[in-house]
Amino acid sequence: MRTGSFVVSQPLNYRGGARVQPADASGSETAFEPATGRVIATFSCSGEKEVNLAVEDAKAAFNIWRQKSGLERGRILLEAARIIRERTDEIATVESINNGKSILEARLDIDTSWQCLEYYAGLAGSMAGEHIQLPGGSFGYTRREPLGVCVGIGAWNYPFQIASWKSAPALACGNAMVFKPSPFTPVSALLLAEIYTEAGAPPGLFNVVQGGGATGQLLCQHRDVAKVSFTGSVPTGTKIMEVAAKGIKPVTLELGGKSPLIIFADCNLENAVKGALMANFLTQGEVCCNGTRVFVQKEILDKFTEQVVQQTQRIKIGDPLLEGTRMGPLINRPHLERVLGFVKGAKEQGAKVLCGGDPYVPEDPKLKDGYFMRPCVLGNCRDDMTCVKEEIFGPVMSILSFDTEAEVLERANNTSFGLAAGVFTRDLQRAHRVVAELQAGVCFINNYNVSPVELPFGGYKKSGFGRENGRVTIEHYSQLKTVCVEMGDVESAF
Ligand SMILES: NC(=O)c1ccc[n+]([C@@H]2O[C@H](COP(=O)([O-])OP(=O)(O)OC[C@H]3O[C@@H](n4cnc5c(N)ncnc54)[C@H](O)[C@@H]3O)[C@@H](O)[C@H]2O)c1
Ligand SMILES: O=CCc1c[nH]cn1
Repeated sequence: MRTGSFVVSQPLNYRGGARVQPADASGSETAFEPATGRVIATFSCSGEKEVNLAVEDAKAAFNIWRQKSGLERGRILLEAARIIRERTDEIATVESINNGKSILEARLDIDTSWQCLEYYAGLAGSMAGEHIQLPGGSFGYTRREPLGVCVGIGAWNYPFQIASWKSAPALACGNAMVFKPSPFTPVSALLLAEIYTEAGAPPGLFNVVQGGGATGQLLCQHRDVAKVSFTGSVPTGTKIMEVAAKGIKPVTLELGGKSPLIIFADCNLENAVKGALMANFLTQGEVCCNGTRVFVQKEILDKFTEQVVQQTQRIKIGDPLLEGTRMGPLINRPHLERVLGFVKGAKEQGAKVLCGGDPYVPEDPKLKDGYFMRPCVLGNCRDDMTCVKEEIFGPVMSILSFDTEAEVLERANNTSFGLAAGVFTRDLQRAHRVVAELQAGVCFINNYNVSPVELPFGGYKKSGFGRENGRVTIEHYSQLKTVCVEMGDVESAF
């Protein structure tokens, strides 16, 4: 597959173990290849009838799946992980074409996807309750049981990985899933659906419906849906929580952020500079946990800034499928314009553009209509600037300076978001003291934006709640049943 040639002609819904055209539709959507601006798929948004059919199929599969032992479920997840691993290049290529991220990064996304399936395959067999002794030989025990049909709703920045991070723990716990990808990136979730079927999952265990907000809402309000796990923006998360509240459904919300990265003067400067680039420029800066507010201690501000700018200017922008490319196009034209608008606003508010922040047209003529921009570093930033307060979701780093630990902590926490945070220092005590005070669900010490699947991921404050990955996620996809066993006679109060 090469840039400029990929087109999807097969149906993009998946139900009952096969690709299907939706039974009904409310409007249609178009997906693009961001590198060229070409249309790669036009598809119908699923209506109520299709959503009902997908949930029905998931219910039927749930009744088979929930009766299997954890070990049996784990075996199928392991087989799916093996297939994903074997097909990494092919899946990463599709992801890179539809999202725009570099092939190097897309491969890493696919790695953390099969690793997630492997991880929960391993945990599936160890899901257990406890035994509690009671007076007179009576006892109680708890059972950890699945919830039923879970809905997963994804954002466009990590399409395959989000579908994997939601489905792996859900299926490991014995649930079935209906997944709705973002309409911007509808393609790769189908590959995951086919792989689950090939691995031996019962038909209907993992289904895909396509569409935008209206389809998502139909899923969230469906009476037979037991849980919603959502990845996306705060405004949409708010709507989903409102709908779920009406049905008393648990939700996992993985929302946006405006995370701080704190660089102390005693850091290893080379690592801190690398960390700042990792915190800002992966996937064209379209990463929820990015450390976009880079606080640098005054003593090293000039040296740090100079090196960050130098390295940012070296980032190779271009065709995402070429091995040497490190930054591809943004997801679509309106988003590119929105991000460029933030840079313009930052200049108007007194920030200094130290590099980038403008549209980029690669030499290759087939990329002339792609949504490229040069990664941007902003200096002279203040906490009250829009670029420092709002999530930009693009390759724009804001550098701020600070004097003391107490001051930077207060400023770092002065946000309604709380997804991630980072600190670079050689002082171990300070590192742990600082992260203990940071109001963020994921903290990095002397690194940034690494996501091992063994570690829980999720936010504080408006960045959401619930967690993905790690052991704890088992609790978010299961419920606890208490069984009380009487070994004597009933002592009646009547
Ligand atoms: N915390 C995380 O793990 C994480 C990961 C990736 C992205 N994000 C966040 O996602 C945002 C970018 O993604 P986006 O633009 O796709 O977000 P978005 O909120 O616009 O859309 C996300 C998904 O929700 C669906 N949707 C929209 N309205 C809905 C409704 N009323 N009911 C149900 N579903 C609805 C969309 O079709 C899409 O599939 C950023 O804020 C980013 O920080 C968070
Ligand atoms: O975009 C935020 C980080 C992430 C990656 N995959 C799921 N969430």
